Amino acid sequence: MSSPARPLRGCRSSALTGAVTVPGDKSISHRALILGGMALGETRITGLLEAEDVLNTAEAVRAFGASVVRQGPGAWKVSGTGVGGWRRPEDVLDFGNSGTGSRLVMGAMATTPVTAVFTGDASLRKRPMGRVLEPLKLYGAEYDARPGGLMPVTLKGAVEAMPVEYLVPMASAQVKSAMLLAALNAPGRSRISQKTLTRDHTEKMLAAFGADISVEPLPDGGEVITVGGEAELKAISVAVPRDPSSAAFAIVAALLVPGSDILLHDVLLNPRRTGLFTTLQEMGADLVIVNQRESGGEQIGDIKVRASALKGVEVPPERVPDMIDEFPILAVAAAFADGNTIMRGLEELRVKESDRLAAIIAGLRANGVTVQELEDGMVVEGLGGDGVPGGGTVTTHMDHRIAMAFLVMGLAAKAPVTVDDTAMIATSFPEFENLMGGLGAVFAEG
Ligand SMILES: O=C(O)C1=C[C@@H](OP(=O)(O)O)[C@@H](O)[C@H](O)C1
Ligand SMILES: C=C(OP(=O)(O)O)C(=O)O
Repeated sequence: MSSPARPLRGCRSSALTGAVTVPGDKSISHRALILGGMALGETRITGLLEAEDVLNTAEAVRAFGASVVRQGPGAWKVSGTGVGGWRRPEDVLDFGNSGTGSRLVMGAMATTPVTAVFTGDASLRKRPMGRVLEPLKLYGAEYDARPGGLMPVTLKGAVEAMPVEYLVPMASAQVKSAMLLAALNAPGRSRISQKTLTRDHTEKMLAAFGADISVEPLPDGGEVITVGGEAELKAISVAVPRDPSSAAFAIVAALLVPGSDILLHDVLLNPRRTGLFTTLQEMGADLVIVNQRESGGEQIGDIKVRASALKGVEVPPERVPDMIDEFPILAVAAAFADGNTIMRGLEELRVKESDRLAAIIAGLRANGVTVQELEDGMVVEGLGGDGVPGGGTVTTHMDHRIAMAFLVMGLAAKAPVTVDDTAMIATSFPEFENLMGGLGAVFAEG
């Protein structure tokens, strides 16, 4: 069920200051619940992101027969069934707005002989599921979907699963992860390759849960991941680091609002997730990473940000997967920079919660920013010292990142920026308004 539309305006704010801790990482939260549900024993999770996308995954893992219990804020206990122990859910699984939750769970069940029906909200029902369902057939799974591989989808897990060799044809961690999770209950060893490296949280967490997994580089820059099947996963404790994709909004807000000076604690710094930070530094951002350390197999650190004059840059296309969810907020930063920012290799943005490329371009134009649309990207003509006029209304198309990015634009634009619906922000960052307000950001209803 979609919530009623909730418009909001981002308004010119004075200096943002203070220290904040953004919520837990969404990608790691999904994976901790799913692997916990497939492991034997009690997996203890702290810092879990309690946002709609992740809560839908928790519900699905429960529907397959695991016990998933909230013990306190961010503290969850999952008692899994063991690999191959998932049972048929009693009802349709509704993943809401979440591509990651739905696609990873499809992989996790695909080699167990159970049937499940997957659906989602109006945005998720437009997103391509064939990219996961077709390769899962190689394991012996079968499916039925609406034309175009759209949800609702009925997936029948393989009765006699077989191991697979598969090259993921697009830069997608979701497709890779679905194939890795399916390998766990197939006999023998499956080999999943990717040409472009994407976030590796599934690989890291599989190793931590005791799976037999190895990763080898390929000469062309890709890699091949081998997973031993009929696996036994052992429950572990997972401390979820803070989400860099959520931190991105506070960081760019602080860069754009004059006089700002903020600190973010315990942010995940996995190199497959930090492309935005590198790009902002190249644009001249005063963004410094301090107190870098390891936590639960992932790099984390604190980030200090001060308002900065930015200049336009060209983002190397090979960096795109390392910042795939950050293009809405990078485009906003680029609008305030001096000179053009060129972004290419963004095809995957067309199949996110919205056609993000189109939504970003429309939002920028509605607020007085000139942007050229390319087949695979865009060129944002930064206004630098002249400032961004603002004053426009942005259509979010059920996309949380479009909503948050343009609210941030309003904090530094000459006139407020209206976002037509902010309800979707709850899918990934329910504390957004409060947390940003605590730093000094001004939002106004409607
Ligand atoms: O694996 C994941 O957790 C994610 C992978 C990315 O999607 P794709 O695999 O479609 O690129 C990203 O956009 C999404 O927010 C989270
Ligand atoms: C693309 C995203 O998520 P998902 O694919 O899980 O819906 C996102 O959070 O930006």
